[in-house]
Amino acid sequence: MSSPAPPSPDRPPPLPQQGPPPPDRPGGTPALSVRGLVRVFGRPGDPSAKTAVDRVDLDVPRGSFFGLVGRNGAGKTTLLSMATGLLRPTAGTVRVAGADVWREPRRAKQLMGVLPDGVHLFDRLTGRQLVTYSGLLRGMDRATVAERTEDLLRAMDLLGDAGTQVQDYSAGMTKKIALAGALIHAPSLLVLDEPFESVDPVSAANIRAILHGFVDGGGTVVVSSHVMDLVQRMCDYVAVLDRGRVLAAGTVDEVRAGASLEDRFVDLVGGRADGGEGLSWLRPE
Ligand SMILES: Nc1ncnc2c1ncn2[C@@H]1O[C@H](COP(=O)(O)OP(=O)(O)OP(=O)(O)O)[C@@H](O)[C@H]1O
Repeated sequence: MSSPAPPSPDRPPPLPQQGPPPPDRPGGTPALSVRGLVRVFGRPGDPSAKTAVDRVDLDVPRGSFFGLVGRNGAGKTTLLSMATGLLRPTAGTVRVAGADVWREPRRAKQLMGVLPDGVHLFDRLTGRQLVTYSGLLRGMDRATVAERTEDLLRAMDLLGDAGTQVQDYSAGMTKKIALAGALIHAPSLLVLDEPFESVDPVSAANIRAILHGFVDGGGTVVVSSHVMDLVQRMCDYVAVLDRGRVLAAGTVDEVRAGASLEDRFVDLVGGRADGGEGLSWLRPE
């Protein structure tokens, strides 16, 4: 679906979307449902084994903008990798709109668009080729792929660099082209690991507007982030992950309970570090 509307930083061209299912606030089949999810790195029982995700249950309501927050090493990437079928769980189940990601991967993956952490792309391709390739891999017809590719390049402000190989893109441009590839088949669920990392503020605002438009059209977005302020402003649901466990989950207002999400987060995960008091030697002469 191409757009006649002129692009602007606040309102970029609408992206291809599926027929708009009404936002299905709690009660219906969740867009993403995780039960008893565990991932152990190393041999279970081995003292050096690491439980990165520890018996996580989580429901992401359809039509929600869901933030997953946690400290470095909390288990966000591991959780999202399992949720999207990129990493096999040690135990537990993941369902996308009811489809089991590991038992019905084709059905589940057709519903999902994924921006993994530290994306590994076919970076000898140009940006335009990469997005085109993403659509063709999804079995879409060439004409639709060509039309949507141009829409997405425009929406990501990458038309001018569409002929450049992705290996020559900056980190932020790489994020944006990977996001374009994740959107081309008009998924109903988008799972984005740190989508704003390395992205400049104008592009970030543009991407946020695209994602809000996607949610307004009935899609569901899950993003991981360290930036509490951003999650508080952007998301309507949030889960706080720490040491592989969910410490709190619900609407952003429920979780922050009258405080800022950042203060609540720091309370939940156990307070601030000593602010460098152990680094008394770190004093310029
Ligand atoms: N392949 C792996 N082998 C061994 N341990 C791993 C592996 N991947 C992740 N881990 C460990 O699992 C834990 C969770 O890592 P993960 O990358 O999921 O955290 P994260 O919340 O995404 O962190 P960050 O915000 O820093 O990206 C960490 O202790 C990490 O060292």
